[in-house]
Amino acid sequence: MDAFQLLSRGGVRFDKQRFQSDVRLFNKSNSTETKATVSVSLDSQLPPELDFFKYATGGQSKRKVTHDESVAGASRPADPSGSIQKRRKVDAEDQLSDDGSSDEEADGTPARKHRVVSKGSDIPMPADKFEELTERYGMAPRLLANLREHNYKHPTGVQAHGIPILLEGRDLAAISPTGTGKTLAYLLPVFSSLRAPIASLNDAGSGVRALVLAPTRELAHQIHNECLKLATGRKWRLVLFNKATASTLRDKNVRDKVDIIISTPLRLVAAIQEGSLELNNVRHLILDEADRLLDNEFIAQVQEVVAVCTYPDVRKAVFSATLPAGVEKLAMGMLRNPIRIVVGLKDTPLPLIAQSLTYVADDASKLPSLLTYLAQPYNPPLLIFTSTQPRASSLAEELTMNGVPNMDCLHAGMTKKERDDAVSRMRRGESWIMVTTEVMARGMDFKGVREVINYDFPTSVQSYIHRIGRTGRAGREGKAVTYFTDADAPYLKSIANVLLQSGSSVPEWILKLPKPSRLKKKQMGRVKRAETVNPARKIGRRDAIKKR
Ligand SMILES: Nc1ncnc2c1ncn2[C@@H]1O[C@H](COP(=O)(O)OP(=O)(O)OP(=O)(O)O)[C@@H](O)[C@H]1O
Repeated sequence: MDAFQLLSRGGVRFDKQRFQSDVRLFNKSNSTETKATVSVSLDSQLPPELDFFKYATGGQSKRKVTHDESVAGASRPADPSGSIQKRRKVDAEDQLSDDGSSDEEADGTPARKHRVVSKGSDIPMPADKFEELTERYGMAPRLLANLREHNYKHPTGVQAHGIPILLEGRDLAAISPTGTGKTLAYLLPVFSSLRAPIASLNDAGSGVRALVLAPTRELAHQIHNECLKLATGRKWRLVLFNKATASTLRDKNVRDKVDIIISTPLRLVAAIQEGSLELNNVRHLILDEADRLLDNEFIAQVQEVVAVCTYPDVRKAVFSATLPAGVEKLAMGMLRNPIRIVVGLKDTPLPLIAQSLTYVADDASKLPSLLTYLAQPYNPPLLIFTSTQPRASSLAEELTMNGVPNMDCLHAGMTKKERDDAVSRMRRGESWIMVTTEVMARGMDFKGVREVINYDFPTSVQSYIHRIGRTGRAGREGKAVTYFTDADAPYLKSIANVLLQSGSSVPEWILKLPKPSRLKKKQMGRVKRAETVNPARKIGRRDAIKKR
């Protein structure tokens, strides 16, 4: 036990983070090795609109809470319908959380706190205000002005903790729920560390200086748009890597002056292999949606990209709302002396999203259920997830034929133009409903999405968390409905646990279902389904497509 633990045993709490330089001095005298530290912070400066973790008010219990206790009404009452809500079982790391401070501010408003657990050596102090970044790290006033202009007034949790870590030149693994501002958490330090556009330095440049990888074209596009916000007023060369820009960058004089590239892995690897792109000057490498980028589909390409980022001091960071243990190990292996931060509760959606499970018996019953739902007043815009491209198209056709207005469809089988147009219509608020596939599940930030419907059961807990995370973003409330059939029943318990952890209610019978085995979990959502959502319909499809 270290001296600080001993000192704090009588109820006194020693703030290691605040006095970290003293802690370092003390530790040095004990040992020459740098010890890993775990620190937990409950931010108290956030305005209500950024308080994504209102549920954390008052802190999390250090005990595991049993069903009985929660039903008895300790924290949340049992639903009269027989549903159960409970607080999340806390894991070992989470237990280090609370500081025991009061639930309310002096003026009676709820305390604005959320929980961040940081792990690693020499963890920098979080920055509660963007202005602090200018004082502490000399961040350009222009960046500060751009933040203000785009209404980024206060850092979110992942930003307050993550930005100083990156500005101190450390590698980072950041896990923070969907819609909590991870994009700005990595873009701001990248811009700040690069200082100025290479073109403005009258420097011939020696190649791309920062690279952001994302799993889908749409997400890369969105990240590029976020870059443009920070770039306002300066001539940064920001490249969204696609067919056209790849061709422009074949000219070495042009690509030498590029500041930041945002890309999906596949296209980038093609350019590297062709010899039309070098990444040996990349100083900042970011993997957004890291667990997806490190899964079987992308891992080889990502490893190839990482291998050619040979700048001696390249800084790497991985970000996601979910990072399963196996993938986390892989990610950590890529990083050098990293700091890991977890905002909120790992692999848990925001409690701002009211989640529910709806029994629909079999596949054929889903469409009537959805049509009945859409016949009632609902809150547009609404995203509907299906498991495959043909099913997305088929459902879109069915909805059109049933007169559902302002309906759109987006999946990876569509042309680039069709996909771009669908995203634009959604952003302009012209689409009330978008039927889609997993391609829209990660990262996409359509601010107003009020509801998500999982028409087809998700293929994993992570997929569920990302899909429903398209709503309830940036402090707004949202709703998520998941249809399940008899065939989905064996996997229900895994999703039900996620609902429970984030405070939504679950019917008691679901909790009594057996826990699926690891092998079984891998089959989740992969039940055989027809290509069309209404196999009975043969006529009228062509008309529906035309109409759409
Ligand atoms: N400091 C801030 N103040 C106000 N709004 C912010 C702030 N940071 C980010 N936002 C807004 O929050 C929304 C969500 O941000 P972002 O898309 O970066 O979330 P994310 O954590 O990356 O989500 P996901 O896990 O789904 O990718 C965006 O609309 C963004 O503009």
